[in-house]
Amino acid sequence: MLHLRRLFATSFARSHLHRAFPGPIYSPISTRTSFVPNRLELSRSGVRVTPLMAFTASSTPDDEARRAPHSEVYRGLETVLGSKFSSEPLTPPPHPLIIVISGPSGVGKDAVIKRLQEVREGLHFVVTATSRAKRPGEVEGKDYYFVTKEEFLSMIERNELLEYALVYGEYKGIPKQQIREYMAKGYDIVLRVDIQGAETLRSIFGKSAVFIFLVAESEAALVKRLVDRKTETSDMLLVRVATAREEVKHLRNFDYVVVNEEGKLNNAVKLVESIIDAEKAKVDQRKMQI
Ligand SMILES: Nc1ncnc2c1ncn2[C@@H]1O[C@H](COP(=O)(O)OP(=O)(O)OP(=O)(O)O)[C@@H](O)[C@H]1O
Repeated sequence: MLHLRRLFATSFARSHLHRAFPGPIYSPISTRTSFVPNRLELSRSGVRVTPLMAFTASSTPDDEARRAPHSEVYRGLETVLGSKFSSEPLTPPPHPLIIVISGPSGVGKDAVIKRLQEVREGLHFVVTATSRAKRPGEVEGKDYYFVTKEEFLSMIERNELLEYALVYGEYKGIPKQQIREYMAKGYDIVLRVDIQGAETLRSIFGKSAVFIFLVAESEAALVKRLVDRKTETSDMLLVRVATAREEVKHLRNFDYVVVNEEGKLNNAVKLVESIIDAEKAKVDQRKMQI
């Protein structure tokens, strides 16, 4: 029955469309007859056609410009369907994402994030507060908020940090306010944390955030990067490399793994971008409130 009704409706609509579009698109042999607008309604009892004198919905200049070359076609289709085509988006805008980028020390977290910042808009990179000393070239408020240990401890006391950790004798923490402010403006949030921080964030966010694990192509490549950076004493290097060996075991807590290969920083950045794009196209979006 339903099938028959559909068949009837389709063939009726087709013949009605033919009448509504006397022009060459629906009729190869142009037989221009007078155009009588009708409203087509499908109901339980079949199809009802009622004259439609005028559409009252207003259109934007954009709509009009788009329609201009085929205005007759548009008008005809709208008439048959009984309403104006809407220019409103068919899907709601994607939710702001929280993207957590982590990985062993020296793998290139800062390098990847810095490049991502240059190539992609709509992201807010949360500036972490740290009690460690500024490295050459680092900028206050851009790379980190450099605070004293005492200042850091008062931030903890005032519950201003989403998470914090003592890493290699220095505090690092994520200020909550920044995330709230930028998510409210529709920005995706990028957080850069060490593995310990990522574990804490996973327990806070669960599946509501995207967790990306950055790795070097090999242990040797990681050590080279750390040595070349010349920011660590040999003792610190030893701790970092030994820790990195342990950290790789935490891979399973992450959603994605991105290899940051020697000399191929752009490839790693592109892959991170693809992950963000894919996440934004998900039907079932991750949602998070801080
Ligand atoms: N794909 C790459 N190829 C070559 N060198 C790289 C690559 N990615 C990063 N580097 C270099 O490796 C060094 C370590 O990178 P970076 O400081 O970004 O690591 P990190 O993960 O942020 O380290 P940490 O956690 O210790 O702060 C830097 O000197 C950086 O320029």
